[in-house]
Amino acid sequence: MALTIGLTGGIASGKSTVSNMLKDMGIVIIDADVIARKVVEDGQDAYNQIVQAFGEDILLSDQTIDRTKLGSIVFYSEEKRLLLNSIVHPAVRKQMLAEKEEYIANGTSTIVLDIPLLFESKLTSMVDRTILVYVDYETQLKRLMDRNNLSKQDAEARINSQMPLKEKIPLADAVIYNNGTIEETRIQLQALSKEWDIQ
Ligand SMILES: Nc1ncnc2c1ncn2[C@@H]1O[C@H](COP(=O)(O)OP(=O)(O)OP(=O)(O)O)[C@@H](O)[C@H]1O
Repeated sequence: MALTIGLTGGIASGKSTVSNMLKDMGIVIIDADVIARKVVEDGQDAYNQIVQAFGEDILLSDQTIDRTKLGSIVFYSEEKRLLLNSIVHPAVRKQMLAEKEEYIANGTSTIVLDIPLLFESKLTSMVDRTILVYVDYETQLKRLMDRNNLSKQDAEARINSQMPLKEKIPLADAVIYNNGTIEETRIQLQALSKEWDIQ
């Protein structure tokens, strides 16, 4: 029986760091962000639906979707945002499930679905178990400011626009506390891998 795990976190919580550790262990990762870009490529169903809904004005000269333009349209209009999500989200879910099924059919024992909005988008039914990569607020703020070269105010605004990480703790089957060193995080992941037989 294959084990499917949903990996999530918050902005700059260390999800990619943990995801890379899993990759190094040879675990298959299906990345929702990568798939979200793939499903809006020219020729895909979602691409055609977006062009139909938003018009050809959102295309660049090479016919690819102008993500910056589309981003600013949906940033200012909730209605447009919901419309875009109603096209993109089902396409992402469908593609993730298809890839998951393919790995299972090929005999892969553990598949990790890396999904930033796992809890917010209520996608937990796609996986058997969930892992949250957690950091406390002050550490998250500092790492985000350092990584993205942001002011304290801008970093706080980004963190505060998300569901508080603390609220995700009771929703997760396992929590990796990433406040300490990378090594301390790796040790927690190794312990969990043993417990859950991640291989
Ligand atoms: N334990 C740690 N100690 C020190 N720095 C860390 C640790 N974990 C992660 N970092 C650093 O903090 C930043 C955020 O980590 P990472 O990119 O893994 O987070 P993320 O959750 O994937 O972020 P996002 O979803 O915003 O892309 C990175 O610059 C990373 O190198």
